[in-house]
Amino acid sequence: MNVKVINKSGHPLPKYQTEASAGLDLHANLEESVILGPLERALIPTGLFMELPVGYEAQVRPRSGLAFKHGLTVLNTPGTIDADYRGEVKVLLVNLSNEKFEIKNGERVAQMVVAKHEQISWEPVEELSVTDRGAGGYGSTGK
Ligand SMILES: O=c1ccn([C@H]2C[C@H](O)[C@@H](COP(=O)(O)OP(=O)(O)OP(=O)(O)O)O2)c(=O)[nH]1
Ligand SMILES: [Mg+2]
Repeated sequence: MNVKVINKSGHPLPKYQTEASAGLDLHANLEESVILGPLERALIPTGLFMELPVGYEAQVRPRSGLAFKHGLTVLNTPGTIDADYRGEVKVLLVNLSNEKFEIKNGERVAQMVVAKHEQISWEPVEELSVTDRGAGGYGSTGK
């Protein structure tokens, strides 16, 4: 599937790092490094503007390596990029470690997965169908 894109960053377009990867790694597009102290957050620009086909969204997700090694994650994960969004794709990073982390220009800070989605129409009713689960949740089936 083709996705229209304008790349205003100084970096290559995000790519799949292996043949069957789901996520395209997003590069930070920064004039200077951003330092995130413990529990600090920042909106990191990518320099990308895109036009997803209607019926698709893009999800911005953390990279597990950065999360594991440095406690760096995407605060609103999965971030949602709507098909009608024409602004710059940005990544909302947060440092959940107790050490500062330097985000450098060009670094692959997150990944983006493009996914199909539905739009629903509501059907207001008085009752819902009966199921075994009923209202059980939050551990109702035990460990
Ligand atoms: O991680 C993200 C999340 C969102 N966006 C952009 C694309 C998305 O289409 C738009 C709005 O995102 P969202 O609906 O999550 O934010 P909101 O707080 O509900 O803002 P709005 O009122 O503009 O919808 O912001 C990003 O670039 N990165
Ligand atoms: Mg919104």
